[in-house]
Amino acid sequence: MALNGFGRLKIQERLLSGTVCAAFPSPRNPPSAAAAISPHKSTSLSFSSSFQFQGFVVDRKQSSSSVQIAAVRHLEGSVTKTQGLRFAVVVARFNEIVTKRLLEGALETFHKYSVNEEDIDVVWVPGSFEIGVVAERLGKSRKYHAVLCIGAVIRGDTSHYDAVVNSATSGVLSAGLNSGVPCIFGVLTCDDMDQALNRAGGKSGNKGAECALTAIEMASLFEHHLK
Ligand SMILES: Nc1c(NC[C@H](O)[C@H](O)[C@H](O)CO)[nH]c(=O)[nH]c1=O
Ligand SMILES: CC(=O)[C@@H](O)COP(=O)(O)O
Repeated sequence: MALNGFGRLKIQERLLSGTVCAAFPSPRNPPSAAAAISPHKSTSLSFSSSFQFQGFVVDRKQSSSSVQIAAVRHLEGSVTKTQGLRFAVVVARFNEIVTKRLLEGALETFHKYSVNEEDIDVVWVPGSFEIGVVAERLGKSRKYHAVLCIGAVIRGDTSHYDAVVNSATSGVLSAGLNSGVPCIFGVLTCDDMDQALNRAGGKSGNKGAECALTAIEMASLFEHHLK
């Protein structure tokens, strides 16, 4: 007998091993339809009529001696299935000596993973504070599968750094949540220029390249599994 619905419960003629599994009836069905299944002995499940499990419908068929839960599904994006995926890249011009290197790293990664150049739009904004509103507009346009946000905020003498970092962070987060399109946070937040350059193609790698790969995976996850 097979249980259809959100999952598939195959009744097998063998002992169940592993953790206890219990099938609970929905409130509308008598508790007698529930069956706690022990991992150490076969369990007879007898269904006298069709009834609704929590999210499951059990067909009216003969019962059997044991139950096996189907395997858990794992969903994740693929970085090798990029055909047709479209990306927007929002780049802050402030600290351009850093952000242009981050952009270069991102574009190289898109190329390396076979994203077509015609499927990439780069949008320049004055500073990281402006990234969020543009990212949300791009997400809501439904033209892109992911939006990569690139900036470099470098601490100065005042608390302005905190204002810009907090605004950029919450702006990118809100853009993704409000648009439903993955918005990837590729904004460096550094104490000095050396830290920033080290993360824009220096000894600490290129955060732009890393975030482009994240953008590809998230775009693939949404396109191939979460539609
Ligand atoms: N100091 C940095 C800024 N400041 C500019 C702001 O982002 C914003 O453009 C301005 O406040 C007008 O709204 N931006 C950066 O990206 N990085 C910085 O270090
Ligand atoms: C992150 C900033 O806004 C910063 O560059 C501004 O420098 P300062 O705090 O010295 O005005």
